[in-house]
Amino acid sequence: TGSTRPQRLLKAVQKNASRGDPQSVISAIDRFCHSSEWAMNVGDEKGVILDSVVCEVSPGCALELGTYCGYSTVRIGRLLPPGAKLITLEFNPDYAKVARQVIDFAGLQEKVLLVEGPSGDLIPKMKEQYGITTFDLVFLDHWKDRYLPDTKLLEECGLLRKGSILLADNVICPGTPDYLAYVRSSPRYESKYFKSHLEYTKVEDGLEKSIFLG
Ligand SMILES: CNc1ncnc2c1ncn2[C@@H]1O[C@H](/C=C/CNC(=O)c2cc(-c3ccc(F)cc3)cc(O)c2O)[C@H](F)[C@H]1O
Ligand SMILES: [Mg+2]
Repeated sequence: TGSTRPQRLLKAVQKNASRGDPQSVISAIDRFCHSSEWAMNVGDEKGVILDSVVCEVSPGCALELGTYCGYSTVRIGRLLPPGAKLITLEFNPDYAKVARQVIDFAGLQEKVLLVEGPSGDLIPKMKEQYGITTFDLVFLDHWKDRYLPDTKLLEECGLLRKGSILLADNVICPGTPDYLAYVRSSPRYESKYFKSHLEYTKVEDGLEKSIFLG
């Protein structure tokens, strides 16, 4: 039987990147997606916006919803301050298997904890099982109709503090209309849209950055 796209993406990393060099892993994936096969990574254009938010927040503790192949996991992980941690949630075992290898190849396994399972079940366990107090940064990039319920779950579980930052991918394409309406209308958030393009295309897309006001 043939390989899957994530497996071919991993092969491209192993072939074209240098072990322990996160930037080379990012470049190898972007080259693969530009010239070989499109894949739903946040990509290089929106990735620069993601980088700037990670650097600005300099999170001690970050959460990613939807690892997929680990592209944004590596983008975030490489910019974390010493001692900081990124927890990334992925419920597809085949994607998790590829992502672990991508994260390890980048040399970020000490900074990143990939937890396999559905966010709806794992978020309520974050405090007791992973010793989390609150998240300084949350990157949302999983099923688009789960952004809003999971944001409410994070609030209910006391995992956000005054100043926690939510950064959401794909708020235009494929779109997350209910999430966008919520963070833009709720008095508990200060929201800002960063216009960009859908990864590896000229289609409009963007990131929404929302500060939780407590
Ligand atoms: C629901 N709870 C979950 N818990 C853990 N892992 C999860 C959960 N839900 C999904 N996952 C995991 O998170 C990932 C899901 C990513 C979904 N992303 C997209 O659909 C997505 C789509 C496009 C896109 C745009 C235009 C077009 F023409 C075609 C596609 C662009 C993008 O940047 C995207 O991020 C993974 F696959 C799934 O197992
Ligand atoms: Mg996305």
